[in-house]
Amino acid sequence: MSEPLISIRNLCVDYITDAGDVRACNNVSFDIGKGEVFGLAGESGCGKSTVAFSLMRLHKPPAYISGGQVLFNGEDILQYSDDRMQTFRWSEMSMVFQSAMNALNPVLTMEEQFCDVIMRHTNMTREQAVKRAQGLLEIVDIHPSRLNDYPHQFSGGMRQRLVIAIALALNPKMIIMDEPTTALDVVVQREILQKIYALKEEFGFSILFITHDISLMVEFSDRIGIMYSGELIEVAPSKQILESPYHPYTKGWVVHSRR
Ligand SMILES: Nc1ncnc2c1ncn2[C@@H]1O[C@H](COP(=O)(O)OP(=O)(O)OP(=O)(O)O)[C@@H](O)[C@H]1O
Repeated sequence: MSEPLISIRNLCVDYITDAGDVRACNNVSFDIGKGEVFGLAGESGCGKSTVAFSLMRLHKPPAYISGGQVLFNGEDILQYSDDRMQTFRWSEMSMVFQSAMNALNPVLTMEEQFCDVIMRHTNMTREQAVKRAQGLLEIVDIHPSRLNDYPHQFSGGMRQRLVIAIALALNPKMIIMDEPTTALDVVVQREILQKIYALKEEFGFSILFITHDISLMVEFSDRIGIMYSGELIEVAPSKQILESPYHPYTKGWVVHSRR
């Protein structure tokens, strides 16, 4: 692994329920290197999304972070004020969720949505922000003239590329991708992931990648961490996870996921 960009140390996240607190993420520790793609895998409900949202501090009640550190370039972002966190989000670390439609505002043109993110976080004028937005569309292979369109005027694959372009808008050092292509058909999924990978090579950001698709995960991740019941039980280079998993659960997961 390259020099770490982010170091998660003993992260604990609980959900408050009527039946008591449920620990969804238990003492999870791992690093993601600069420019590395780190895959987080495991069966449904094991805590992957809880980890992803907690790293951005976008977890919502009843979830709360009950312990640990998230060191980003050496600073614990769990200690940041809400204001500092607002600046941190999108400019240092951004996120692409499963449902692109939910991430986009249906009543605003794409130009409004790009300018909102760019102008809120930078000193750019409207004109400069529009230029930047046009450049971002080109990066994800969408014609810049389409900035005037509304989300429903794009196909599902294009919408997901728009969300990726917004995630790239402020040149973040890390992007969290939680099932970024799950709603799309297989060919489009692979195309989009190839595009993301090429962008990562060009811009050098790191990726936390979550997907249920083991072949995509192995193909695109440098290392994979396997979660089971809120704990991270194994971390290894992707090829090793596939060919010689260490933990019995990982062995079972590999066999099951490949069926
Ligand atoms: N709103 C909630 N209230 C109570 N417990 C919750 C809530 N959301 C999640 N949990 C608990 O946290 C655990 C982890 O959920 P999480 O969504 O992080 O899993 P996941 O691995 O991302 O699942 P999936 O692959 O299905 O998205 C769940 O098993 C559940 O016990």
